[in-house]
Amino acid sequence: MAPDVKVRRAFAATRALGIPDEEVKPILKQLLKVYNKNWELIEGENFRTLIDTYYESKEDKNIGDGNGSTARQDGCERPSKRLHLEWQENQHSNSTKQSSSSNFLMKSEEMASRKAPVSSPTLCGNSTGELGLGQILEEGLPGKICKKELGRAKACSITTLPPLIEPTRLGHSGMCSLLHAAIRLGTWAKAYSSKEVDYAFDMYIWVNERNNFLMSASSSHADVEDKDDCPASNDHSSCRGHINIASSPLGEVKLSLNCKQALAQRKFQRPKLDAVLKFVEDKYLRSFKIVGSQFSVIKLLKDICESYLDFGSNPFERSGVIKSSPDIIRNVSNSNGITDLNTKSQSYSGRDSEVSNSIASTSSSGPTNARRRHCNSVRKVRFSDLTDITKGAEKVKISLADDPSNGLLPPFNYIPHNIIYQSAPVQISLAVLRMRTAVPVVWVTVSPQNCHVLVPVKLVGSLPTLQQDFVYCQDCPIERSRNESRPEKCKGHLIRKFIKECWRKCGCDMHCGNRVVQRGITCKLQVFLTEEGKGWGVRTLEELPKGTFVCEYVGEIVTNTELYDRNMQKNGRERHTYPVMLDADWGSEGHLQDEEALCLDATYHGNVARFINHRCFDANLIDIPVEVETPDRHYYHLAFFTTRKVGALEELNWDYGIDFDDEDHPVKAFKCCCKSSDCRDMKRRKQIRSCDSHPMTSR
Ligand SMILES: C[S@@+](CC[C@H](N)C(=O)[O-])C[C@H]1O[C@@H](n2cnc3c(N)ncnc32)[C@H](O)[C@@H]1O
Repeated sequence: MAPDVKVRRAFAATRALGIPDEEVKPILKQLLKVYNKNWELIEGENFRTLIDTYYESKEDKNIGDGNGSTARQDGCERPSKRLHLEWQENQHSNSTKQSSSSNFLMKSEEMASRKAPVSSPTLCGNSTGELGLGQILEEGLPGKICKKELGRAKACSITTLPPLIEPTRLGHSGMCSLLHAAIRLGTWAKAYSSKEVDYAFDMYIWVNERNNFLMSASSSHADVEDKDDCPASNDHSSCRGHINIASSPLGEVKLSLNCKQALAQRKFQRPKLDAVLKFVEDKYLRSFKIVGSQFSVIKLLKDICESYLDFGSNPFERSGVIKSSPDIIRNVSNSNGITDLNTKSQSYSGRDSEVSNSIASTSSSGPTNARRRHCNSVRKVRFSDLTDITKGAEKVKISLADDPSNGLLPPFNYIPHNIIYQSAPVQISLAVLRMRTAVPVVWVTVSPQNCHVLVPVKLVGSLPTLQQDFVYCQDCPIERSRNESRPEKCKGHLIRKFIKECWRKCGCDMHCGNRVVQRGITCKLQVFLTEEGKGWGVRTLEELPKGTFVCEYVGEIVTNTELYDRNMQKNGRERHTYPVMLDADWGSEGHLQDEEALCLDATYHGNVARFINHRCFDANLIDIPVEVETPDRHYYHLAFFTTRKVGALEELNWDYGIDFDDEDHPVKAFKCCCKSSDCRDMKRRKQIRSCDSHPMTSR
């Protein structure tokens, strides 16, 4: 196709979203330059990259202008980027979905024309009477609700719509868009004679045996009473301010947000839900520095629902302690005694679709008998039962070994991605990466039987020899934190090879072969109690070829100074984990600012890696720095790869790089029980003993 036709198509796609051509033009030019005129990367998914980049540049500009808020009140003006894209995703992913969505549109229009009372707010279309898909989807009504009209409406009454999405059986991957959809459709406005307007959404989550979600939004509670008490129909419910959370014996959790007081103000104009969510996400990212685009309000709400379910069904959870329970693992162990978490999945698929259908057929009048009947077939399960210490945070479950001698896991919060504690200046900005091109590592599949095991070619041959040489800072942050006025000489940092993975601005998607670490854990791992006195450890439940990516070391990103302060406060006694210095690039800097010297601390927030023990010599894992979002290398991901073939049930370990001689280190070294032939601590102790017993050195 000729380039000018492509340009015209690009404009048509963006114009449909109300974006003027002159604003798109420079963005398009820039993208063509970055992508070397590769139109495929720009026009894919109906010009998703272009639209994405446009809104990002807008947001950047807003921030630059000191106009950081992205939640705009101009509900009628800006179409929702994310909703638009979700709609596109649905369209592209599956033709059945497409037809059901079209169905939805028809139904919505039909419903509105049938039910909308005379006093309903004006529905605004554009001058030609056409309505944008995003608008229709977001409002749950065939058109935009003019803010002016809504603001003026004395007794507007927007008829609530039945849930028209068809919830499907979902794995974790498909969940987000459905959650969006559900919330979108479950949003309503209802006016009372008291002129108060209620906005709320309901989301129902059914949790089945495999921790899959079945979701539906429902307008069944649209007729919220003008009081703050809990609905009597629920078996368990609690009200806190304007949040109402309820669960039923059917395993569903309902979360309602009720904003009556705020909305009683006469000036209130209904904002776009999508814009509000975006605003809150941005606010949290900025205020609390939760790293990564993975944070979303939807996830937060989902987490509240899950935790509610957990707290109600697992008393140990309340104290923040996860306790090993023998019966869980028995449930999922196969005859080899190796946990096979997938064996049960098949038997539930039939039921799932039954449930999905029932949800789809639910009417707006609340949980119907049909839904009840079908929900009874879904077992109410605890979310964080001991088949999975991640509580669903990872794509795979990570079990706790079934051992009667097991005690309590130390209390910690499982997180699948790093989070910033306080001061670490990690800037994950697309702008920084806009012009950056990834140098892809070539990943190869090790064997057809292990098609999920991808090994970076670069590392296959050289893994064991990576950790050889040291680099020395001219002015070492560690030494500075120990004694700022008279820092000692740097004791050296290992020279590491970095892996650079593709990221959003590379123009590829998550299926790209150069996105392995960021896709998360795929191996079957288990936490178990070691016999050598090392406490908990991690083992693999399947054989892992050499070079397999196992997991990332995830924790709180703290500055070296923050870590030092933390350790001083704790006096080293209460620690369970050994923090990791992100020092792979320190030696290349003449002077590193204190706040640039970063570490990962998994003591309070971490992933499974916090249970991997140390081994002084010939460890079966190696930690490799991985650059994903930030090119400056002060912050990077630390990923574990196998250094050799690791057998099923073998404990995983890595060399923490501890200097057992370093008495002044803020984190006190432990007495090493790694039992490797070249245990550094053992050697040191032997030396001390021999010195002590030597007539010339003993006192
Ligand atoms: C990252 S945690 C590993 C998980 C830990 N075993 C637990 O039970 O939570 C590090 C701590 O485990 C213990 N540890 C790890 N490797 C060890 C080893 N080789 N010998 C003795 N203790 C070890 C030490 O107490 C260390 O501070």
